[in-house]
Amino acid sequence: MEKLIIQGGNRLEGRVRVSSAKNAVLPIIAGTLLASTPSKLLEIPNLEDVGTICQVIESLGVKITRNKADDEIIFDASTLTATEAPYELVRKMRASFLVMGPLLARKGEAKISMPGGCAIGARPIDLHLKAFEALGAKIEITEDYVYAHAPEGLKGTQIYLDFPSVGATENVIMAASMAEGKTVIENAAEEPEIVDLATFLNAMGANIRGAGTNVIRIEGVPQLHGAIHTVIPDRIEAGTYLIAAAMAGGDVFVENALPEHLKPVVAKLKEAGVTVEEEIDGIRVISTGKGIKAVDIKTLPYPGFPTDMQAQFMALTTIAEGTSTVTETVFENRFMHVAELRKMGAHIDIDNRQAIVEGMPRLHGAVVNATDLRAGAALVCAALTAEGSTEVGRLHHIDRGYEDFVGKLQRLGADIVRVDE
Ligand SMILES: CC(=O)N[C@H]1[C@@H](OP(=O)(O)OP(=O)(O)OC[C@H]2O[C@@H](n3ccc(=O)[nH]c3=O)[C@H](O)[C@@H]2O)O[C@H](CO)[C@@H](O)[C@@H]1O
Ligand SMILES: C=C(OP(=O)(O)O)C(=O)O
Repeated sequence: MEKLIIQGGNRLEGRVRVSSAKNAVLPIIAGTLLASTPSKLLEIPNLEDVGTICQVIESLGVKITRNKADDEIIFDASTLTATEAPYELVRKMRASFLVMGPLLARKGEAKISMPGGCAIGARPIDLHLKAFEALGAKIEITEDYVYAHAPEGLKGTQIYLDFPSVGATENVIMAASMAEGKTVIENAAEEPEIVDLATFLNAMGANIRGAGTNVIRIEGVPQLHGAIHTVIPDRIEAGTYLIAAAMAGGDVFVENALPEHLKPVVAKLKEAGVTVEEEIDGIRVISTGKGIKAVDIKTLPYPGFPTDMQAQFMALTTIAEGTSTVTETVFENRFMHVAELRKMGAHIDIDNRQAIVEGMPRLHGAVVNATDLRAGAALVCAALTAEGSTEVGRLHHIDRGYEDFVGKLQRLGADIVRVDE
């Protein structure tokens, strides 16, 4: 079992380049299933989740060709044969469920294992299924899998999502791209990753308008062809480095970060008294790591404060002057990091969906575990500034979503190593 050992107290200095967004590349790779000719994706991040989605679509018959550096991949879905996604892979990563929309659109059926619940909440798929039914698919659910079929093909329709679910919006966009006629998605998710998916699908010949707003209009087309696409920078990875530098103290330029995707995070950092400068090619953060002011945050769908930054921001509030509140409205159980941060001395109480954080001058090192991806990132941010040494275990969570996390932090001057126990 591997773990990270972090000696707190080093200032962070220099430049760190943000990789392409995990949450954009996953639906886009699922989207390559729709094309009858090859697609090429550039600047693919080296992440566990990318490996998993590639295995899923390879198991469906897609041919994958990687360049030497493994950051450009050609996906040839002309050989798409199977319509059943294996349990072992769907269980590993919920985003595997995003192959259902493309499979339904292209093959008229899909059988996918039930993506189980996970640490951060129950995460049902009812909104996806309701929308597929509205598009004319028949759904059969057993304990183990969901089977959707549309032998007559999908038909465009008006869909109102009860919640602006990111995954449901993506799945419906992909299914509707090749449905007959026009689909309107109301109360759609507005995340930048949705816009990136729509940009890719439009380059493949789809007709999608309104992505990035809460009403998306899709005119179905009979066929899509492959396209070349570079995925957007990862706003959550960028935000994590902003917090790391704000907590540890330092002067860090987060290269390739897009300020317009990070408005709530930047606004809250400024409210906390951290100097943040937005530039064309990235965001600079300057901090002494001291005198951070308490701030309240509440997670919301985009353009609100991202739930995927909640854990890292909570870590920041543990060393702020005063009391902060952190309210999680997107997932019902996304406070798993609280118990771990408490091991490092943090004073946090939980009242239902709100955490009340009593800031203190300094955390201390401890032996902790990443309970989910962003919890792991939050613990690393906390460890960088804590007194003494911290060991972070269960690194498979962090590996899902941070490319070269240790190397990037080391190059900024952090005292962090990965060791095999
Ligand atoms: C791979 C990917 O892009 N993951 C992101 C995506 O996850 P994901 O697409 O799973 O998140 P959703 O936006 O769908 O989920 C938001 C909320 O809606 C609920 N819900 C969702 C679908 C459904 O059918 N029924 C239902 O009740 C979920 O349980 C959750 O409470 O958006 C989340 C919210 O920004 C992020 O935290 C994840 O990092
Ligand atoms: C929750 C996350 O991802 P996923 O939806 O893939 O679990 C995340 O990226 O923080």
